[in-house]
Amino acid sequence: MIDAKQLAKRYGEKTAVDGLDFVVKPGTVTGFLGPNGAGKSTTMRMIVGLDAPTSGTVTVNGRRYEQHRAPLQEVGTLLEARSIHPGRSAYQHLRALALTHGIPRRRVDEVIGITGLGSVAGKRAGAFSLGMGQRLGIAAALLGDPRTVMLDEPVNGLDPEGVLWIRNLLTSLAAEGRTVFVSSHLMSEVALVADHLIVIGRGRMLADTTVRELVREAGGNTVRVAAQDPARLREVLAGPGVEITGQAGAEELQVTGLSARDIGLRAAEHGIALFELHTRQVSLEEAFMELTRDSVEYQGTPAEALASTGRPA
Ligand SMILES: Nc1ncnc2c1ncn2[C@@H]1O[C@H](COP(=O)(O)OP(=O)(O)OP(=O)(O)O)[C@@H](O)[C@H]1O
Repeated sequence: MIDAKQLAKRYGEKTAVDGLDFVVKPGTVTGFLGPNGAGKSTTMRMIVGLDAPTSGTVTVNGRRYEQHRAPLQEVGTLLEARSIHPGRSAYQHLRALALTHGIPRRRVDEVIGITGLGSVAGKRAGAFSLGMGQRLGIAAALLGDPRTVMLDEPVNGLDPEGVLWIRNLLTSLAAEGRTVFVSSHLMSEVALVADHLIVIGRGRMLADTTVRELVREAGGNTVRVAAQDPARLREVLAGPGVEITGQAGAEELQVTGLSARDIGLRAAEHGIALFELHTRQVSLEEAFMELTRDSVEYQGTPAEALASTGRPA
């Protein structure tokens, strides 16, 4: 469990994290989302005591990180900047880490097995591909068999097989009852694995929610329906929670709050002929962009502005 209360971090004039309150619960995967520069890494560094909060507090499994006698057994982390000696083998790296933290040698073999590094464990870590390096970082995070696992952008740069592997690993860690906290700036990636979402922008909380709720708040799925008698169809479909838009005189209506099935059935009941019935799913990426629109630090130049002037607007 991770518990942040009014957590804040300033670097001189810059407020990186601005009064965050959140709880990350055990037994589920919680995604930590936000555009570049939102404050995710800073928050994660404060969770494990690599940065001191300017104000507020954050605890892991009930205590501040530095108050734990065996922190590696409490929280395993993969942070973006890895510090693996390039000349050491994966095995030597994990063994050294285990030795300095009172972790038995057999656990080194176990995490090498879990992360599928068996065939390369004797090779220099400096020669590792990005994917193998990520696996080694995760092996180190799991070394202390921690109750809480926190990974910063774990799938960055991984091939589809690596992404799938991490997804399955995170799900199984959560199923074992661990707290799993994983950051990303890609909604589509996190939505596949996370049950819960914490979304921040410019250091502030934007949403503490579930994927399903986020879609609902983004307006839910819209059904496009074309009917012979759209005015009559409007009357038939109207009700609480139903929103219908469409140009006057046009055959086509956009409906939220009813499924395509409901619309088809009601139209049939009232003898209204339909020409088209199409559900448009809310894209999670769109919902995320809508949520974070005002919090993006580095806005790109719209392509059309470049095209019309030949130079950045
Ligand atoms: N040591 C530092 N000194 C000054 N500013 C910093 C420092 N670390 C982070 N920042 C600033 O704080 C803000 C939050 O940065 P942070 O790296 O936590 O964001 P992030 O959400 O992890 O972004 P990304 O997805 O790009 O990794 C950024 O504007 C960043 O420039």
